[in-house]
Amino acid sequence: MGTVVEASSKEASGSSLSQKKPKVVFVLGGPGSGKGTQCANIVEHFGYTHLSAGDLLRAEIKSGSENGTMIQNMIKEGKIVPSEVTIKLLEKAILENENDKFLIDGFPRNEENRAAFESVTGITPEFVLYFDCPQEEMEKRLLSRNQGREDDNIDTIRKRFKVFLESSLPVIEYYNSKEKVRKIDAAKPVEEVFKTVKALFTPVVDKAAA
Ligand SMILES: Nc1ncnc2c1ncn2[C@@H]1O[C@H](COP(=O)(O)OP(=O)(O)OP(=O)(O)O)[C@@H](O)[C@H]1O
Ligand SMILES: Nc1ccn([C@@H]2O[C@H](COP(=O)(O)O)[C@@H](O)[C@H]2O)c(=O)n1
Ligand SMILES: [Mg+2]
Repeated sequence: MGTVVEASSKEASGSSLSQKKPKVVFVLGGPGSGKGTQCANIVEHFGYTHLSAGDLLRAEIKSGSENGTMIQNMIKEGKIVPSEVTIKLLEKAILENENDKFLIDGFPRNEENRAAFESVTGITPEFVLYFDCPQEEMEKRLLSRNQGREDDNIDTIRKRFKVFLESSLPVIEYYNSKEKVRKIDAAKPVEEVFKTVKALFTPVVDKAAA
């Protein structure tokens, strides 16, 4: 009689995502570079679903989850929440959505995020959108965002910039070495930035017909 090996629950959840085989674009850039703003435009024109890791973490705090206080403290300090927590939220959001193409905004934020996501989900991104913006411009935008975010104060903003330079830029460099990065000048006005973004999402056949 052959041996039956039962899949562990981790393998089972991994396999449901690998069965789904979603198309994923990572959207990266410093705090205030305009990731969320441009994702909203991409959703409207190209039918992607936007998943912001920061928004999922903020929703987790509001839901009263057992991780809520830990997440809130990390966000206030501009620190990166352990990958396990963020990846579970992303996996759940992908599986609950019928769409098969996702913009994952603000993730992976460090090497741990990147490696854990690839090994847990088996997903590698189609490409990585990188919104490149000078720090002074990002600071100005964040200080006038007025969305009531607890991390939009000058002390936390400076900590977030430091984390971006030390932990997130190396992830962009990693994907650049794989020729996956599409770097965009994000210092321009919203409409101009979107013109460049649009060209990246428009299939070559459509461009030829235009
Ligand atoms: N190209 C732009 N020019 C001027 N202002 C912009 C531009 N893009 C976005 N903004 C404004 O800057 C602020 C930050 O934008 P947004 O929330 O999209 O950034 P983000 O990269 O998602 O930031 P975070 O990482 O903090 O979530 C918002 O108030 C938005 O309206
Ligand atoms: N992969 C991530 C993404 C975000 N965070 C935490 O959330 C804060 C806000 O993120 P935004 O993308 O909305 O700016 C961020 O500063 C981190 O504290 C995270 O831990 N991991
Ligand atoms: Mg955002």
